[in-house]
Amino acid sequence: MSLQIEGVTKRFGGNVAVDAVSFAVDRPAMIGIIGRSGAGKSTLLRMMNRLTEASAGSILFDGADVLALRGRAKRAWQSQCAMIFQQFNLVPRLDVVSNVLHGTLNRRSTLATLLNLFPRADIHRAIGILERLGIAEQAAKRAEALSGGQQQRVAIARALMQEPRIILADEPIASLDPLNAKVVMDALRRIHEEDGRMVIANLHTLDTAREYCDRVIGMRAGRVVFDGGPQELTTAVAREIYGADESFSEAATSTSLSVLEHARPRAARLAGVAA
Ligand SMILES: Nc1ncnc2c1ncn2[C@@H]1O[C@H](COP(=O)(O)OP(=O)(O)OP(=O)(O)O)[C@@H](O)[C@H]1O
Repeated sequence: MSLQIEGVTKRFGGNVAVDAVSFAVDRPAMIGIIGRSGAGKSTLLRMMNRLTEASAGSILFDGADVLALRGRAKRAWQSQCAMIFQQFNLVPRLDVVSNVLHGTLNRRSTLATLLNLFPRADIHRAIGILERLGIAEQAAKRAEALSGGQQQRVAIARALMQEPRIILADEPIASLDPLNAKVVMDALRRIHEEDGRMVIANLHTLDTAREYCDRVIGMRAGRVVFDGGPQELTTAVAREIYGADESFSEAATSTSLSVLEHARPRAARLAGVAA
C-alpha cells in the first residue's frame, strides 16, 4: 500500500489553508496529524477523500492519481478511504443497524435505497461489525439514544461496511470525554492492527498521538512542520507545532486522565473535588 502526497495545496480566496504539503506512506501505518485549530488538518483529509477539491498538487494511491478521478471511479475511491467525523454524522432518528448499513449505499440501487431494503448478508455483516466493536446490544436503538462514544463506534462500523483500505478520522474524539475517547482510539488501533487498514487521524491532543500513532505529522499554518515517530515528539517540538511559548503546557492539549488530573488546581485535587 502506498500513498504519496506531493505539493498538495488548498486556497480559499486569498487564504492558503494547506500549503504545499508532501509526505509519503509505504505501508498501512497509523498516522496522527496534529496542530492547532485552523492549521489545515481537516482540509487536508477532505482533499484526500475528494470532499474538497485541491488547488494544486497530486495524491497517488498505489500509483493511481486520486485527484483526477471522476464519476464512478471517484465514488469507488471515496468508499476505499472512508471518513469519520467529530460529530459522528449519523442519522439520529434511525436505528443503529440501519445507520451502519448506510455504509453500503454506494453499492445499492436507488430503488433499494428508497425502500430501505438491505440484503440479509449485509445485515449479518453489520451486526458482526457491531459485535466486534462491542455495541451489538445497541443495534435496535435509535442512534440519538446512544452515548457519544457509542455513536462514534457506530460511525466506525458504518465506515467498515465499505471495506475501506484507509480510514480518515477527522477529530474522532474531540467531542468525547476521556474514557470514551480511549474506547474509540482503541477501536481504531485494533482495526489498524488486525485488518491492516491505514488510519490517518486528525488529533488535537499530543498524548493521544504519542500513544496510538506510529508516525505523527505536525501542521502549522497549512504547512508540515514535523514528520516523525511519536518518541521524537518532545515538548520543544510540540511548542513549535502549536506556536506556543515557554508557558506551553502539555495538559492544554491533553485528554489523558492522568495529565488532566495534574492539570487540576492542587487545592481542588487535595480536596477531591472537580476543578
Ligand atoms: N470552506 C471553507 N471556506 C473558506 N475557508 C475555509 C474553509 N474551510 C476551511 N477554511 C479555512 O482554512 C483554514 C484551515 O482550516 P481547517 O479546518 O482545515 O483547519 P484544522 O486544522 O482542521 O482546524 P480545526 O481543528 O479547527 O478543524 C482555516 O483558516 C479555515 O478558516
